[in-house]
Parts: sequence; C-alpha cells; structure tokens
Amino acid sequence: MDNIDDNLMLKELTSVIDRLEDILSSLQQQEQQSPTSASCDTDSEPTGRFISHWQKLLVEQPDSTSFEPAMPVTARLSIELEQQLARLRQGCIRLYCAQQLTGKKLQQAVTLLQQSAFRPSQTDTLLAELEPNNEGHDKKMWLLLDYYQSALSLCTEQHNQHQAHYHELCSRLQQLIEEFNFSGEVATDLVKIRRQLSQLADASLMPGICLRLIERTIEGCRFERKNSTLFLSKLHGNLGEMQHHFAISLSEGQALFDARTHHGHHIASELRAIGEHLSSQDSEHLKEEIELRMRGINHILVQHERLQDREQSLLKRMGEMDQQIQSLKSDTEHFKQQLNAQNDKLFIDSLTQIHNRAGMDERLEVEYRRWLRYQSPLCIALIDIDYFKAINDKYGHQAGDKALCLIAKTVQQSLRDSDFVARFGGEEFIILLSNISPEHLNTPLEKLREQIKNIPFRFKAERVTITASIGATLFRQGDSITSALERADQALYRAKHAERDQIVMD
Ligand SMILES: Nc1nc2c(ncn2[C@@H]2O[C@H](COP(=O)(O)OP(=O)(O)OP(=O)(O)O)[C@@H](O)[C@H]2O)c(=O)[nH]1
Repeated sequence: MDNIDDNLMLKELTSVIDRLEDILSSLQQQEQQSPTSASCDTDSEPTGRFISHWQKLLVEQPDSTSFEPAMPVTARLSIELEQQLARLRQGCIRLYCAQQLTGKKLQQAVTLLQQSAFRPSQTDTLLAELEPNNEGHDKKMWLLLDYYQSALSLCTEQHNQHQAHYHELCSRLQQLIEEFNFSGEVATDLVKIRRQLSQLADASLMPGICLRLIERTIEGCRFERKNSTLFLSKLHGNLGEMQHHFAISLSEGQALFDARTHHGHHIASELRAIGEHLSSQDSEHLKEEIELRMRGINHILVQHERLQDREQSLLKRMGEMDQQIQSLKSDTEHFKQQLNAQNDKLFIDSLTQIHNRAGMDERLEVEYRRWLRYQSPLCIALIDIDYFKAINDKYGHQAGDKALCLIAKTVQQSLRDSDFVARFGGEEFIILLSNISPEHLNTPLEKLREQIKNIPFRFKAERVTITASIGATLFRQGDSITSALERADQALYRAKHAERDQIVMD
C-alpha cells in the first residue's frame, strides 16, 4: 500500500465533500435570493401576496374583466418562478455530478483497500458494503424536486382542482419522508416536517416546506457520506500502520533466519575443524586447536542468546499486531452492524414499526414471482381507515399517531405468519395473503375489519370507534403488480363510497 497515494486520495475525498458543502450553501443562497423563498409570513412573500391579491379579486369582483390588472403580476411571477426552478435544477445537477465524483473516489479507495497486500479477511464483506450506492437518495432527490415544482404550481392553480392536488402532494411528501432512513438531528427534523405536512392548511407554505426538505436531505446525505469516509480513513490508517509493522517484523524475521543459518554453518565448520585435528599425534597442538574452536563455538552461543532475545521481542511485536487485528475486526464488525441496522430501517415504518412501502415493494415482487411460478392464489388488500382526518382534528395528531400504531399492531396480530402487512402511506395499510383459497378469502378479511372496529379506543375519556374500509383482489391471469394494485384500489374506492366499514372484493 502506498501511504502517499492514500493520503492524496483522502485529501481528494475531503475536497469533494467540501465541494458538496459549497453546493449546499449556494443552494441555500439561491433559496434566500429566490422570489418564492420559504417564508411563513405570506404577506411579505410574493407568492402569498399574489394569492391574496387574486383571492381578493375573486371575492370582491366576480366579473372576469376586472382580473386584468393582476395579469402582469401573474406573468412576472410565473417568469420569476421558472427562473428560480431553473436555478435549483442547475444546482441539483451540479450536486449530482459532485456526488458521482465522490462516489468514484470512494470506489477508488475501496478498490485500493481490496488490493492491499496485507488485509484481514474480515474486511472483505465490509468493503463490499462500502461500495457507493446512492441511487436511492439520488432518485428521492429528483422526486423531491418534482414535488417542489408541483408545490409551486399549486399556488397558481384554480380552486376546484387545488384541494385534491394539495392533499395528494401532502401525502406523497409524507410518504417520501417515511422512506428516508437518516439518523440524528436530520431524522428529528424530518419527523417535524412530516407532522407539519399532516396538519398543513395553507398551500402557499408548501414550496417552503419542500425546500426545507431538500435542504435536510442534502444534509443527511452529507452526514452519511462523512461517516463512511471517516471510517474508511480510520481503517486505512490502521491498515497502513499494521503494514508498516508487518514489514519491519518480516525483515527482522528474515535477519534472524539468516543469523541462525550463519551460526549453524559456523558451528559446523568449527566441529569439522576439530574432527580434522583429532587424528593429529601432537596432543599439545590438538589441545590448542580444540580450545580455539571451543572459544569460537562459545562466541556463537553468546550471539545465539542475543538472537533469542530478538526473537522474543519479535514474538511480542507480533502479539501486539494480533491485538490490533482483533480491534480492527471488532471496529469493522461494529460498522457492519450499523450498516445492517440502517438497511433494516429502510424497510420499517418509523411510526408503526411495521414494514413500510419500500418493504412492501420488495415483498410484493417476491410474492408476485412466486405466484407466476406456482399459480397458488395470492390476494392483495388495501385497508383505509375511515374518517381519520376527523380523529386528528378532534383529538389531535398525537392521538391519531397512537391510533395508527394500535391499528397496525391489530392488523399484524390478526394475520398468519406467512401473510404480510405494510403501511402503504398515511392511514392506509396493505396486506398480502398468499396460498389462500378464494372461497375462504372473506373470512380473514372480515375478522380483520371486525377486530379494527373493536379496538377499545379512548380519547379525552371518550370511547371512540374507528372503522376501516377494505378493497381486495386476487391476482389473475395476465396481471402485473400494477394492474392488481389498481384493481384493489378501485375496490377500496367502492367500499368508501358504499358507506365505508366494509369489504369490497374485485
Ligand atoms: N396522526 C396522523 N395522521 C396522519 C398520518 N398520515 C396521514 N394522516 C392523516 O390522515 C388523514 C387522511 O385524511 P383523508 O385522506 O381526508 O381521509 P379520511 O379522513 O380518513 O376520510 P376517508 O378515507 O374518506 O374515510 C389526514 O388528515 C392526514 O393528515 C400520520 O402519520 N399520523
């Protein structure tokens, strides 16, 4: 391993992260300079001012000709919004390129470690996991940007379409937040933003919330990257140090081996010389010769003792290296556990602790493939809590959260181990029932509906009954996942419109 190269690469990694930070601050600057920047004060904000202007005109002057004075403002605002969006898109493209570059550098570091001459085998799995894969975050970032654009359009939309789009955007944003798996401060902020979205009544605040979300997401990605880089750099340092000690020990071992061989040869030659003189008749000369050779052998024995001391210290150093390897092993094990825990979190809904939509996507794919192969019946059912908004409005959002947790637990307990439940979004759940005979399908769904209805909710000392509507379907010949999901959704829609608290099968 070349330490100079490694240091250079770590420097480069650091500089790329610095560049990411620059991009974030330039995004923030753009946001501050932008005409629709996130502000809670709608009066001082162009979008909010413009909307109030329009609302006033609508209420006071229903005659469309009197809107004319507002037209130039509309045109100007729309140009400004477009410019802001273009700037943001550019920022994001730059961020994307920088991320790609960081990814490449991280990849190089990983490759270098993989090629390292001395590397404990335990690091292999870890290195494989460290290979950069930020596709998930990239996709979410682009999605966020699209939502931001929708939020901006919402501010200029006609009132009749506005409510539906606004609710949909709110729930999509909440869904996206649930799919993030950041930790620490960013995670806490995201929970706050999600709560704000679920209580939001003013669409003009939506662009600001989207921008905050983008900012926190960038922050979260940067934090994750920093952690991985720090760990990698520590691992790198430790491996470098160990390689250095190993090289010293290796040359010391070689020197000891050479010295031993030399001593062996020397003793053999002394003994050979004694043997040659043994046949001599001159006993005086023989005595002198033997004394001389014995001194030579004694000298070698003294050297040999020193050699043993050196061997002892070499063994000690190797023992220390072994300890270093053990501590490196436990570090990598710990990091691996953290990565695994993060990975698990990706598929778990933070509120209800059951699977989230990403978990469901994965499981649905598996069940669908199994169904294609074996054609054993597979049922997909969507459960939507009835009038949930009223629960939030009447008893507060926290009571709503608690109700969702309890409903999730009830659904989970009501199903067989082989069935699957996930929170599909907001107050909607999805279940997959495999290997279920179509004629018996209604029984578990009916049991489930009854069990939800019988949960003894008590809010503000008031006994409250919560019901759910269920839309279900079985996979049919020629179905794709999407077509089956759409059918279940339509069935749910019909259950909702048939006074709720019931199951509709399609
Ligand atoms: N407490 C809480 N409420 C949530 C959460 N996610 C979504 N919601 C709320 O769920 C409510 C869903 O409202 P709507 O889509 O109007 O549906 P509904 O009131 O259940 O009415 P129907 O579905 O038509 O019976 C909204 O008020 C959301 O804020 C959450 O995580 N916690």
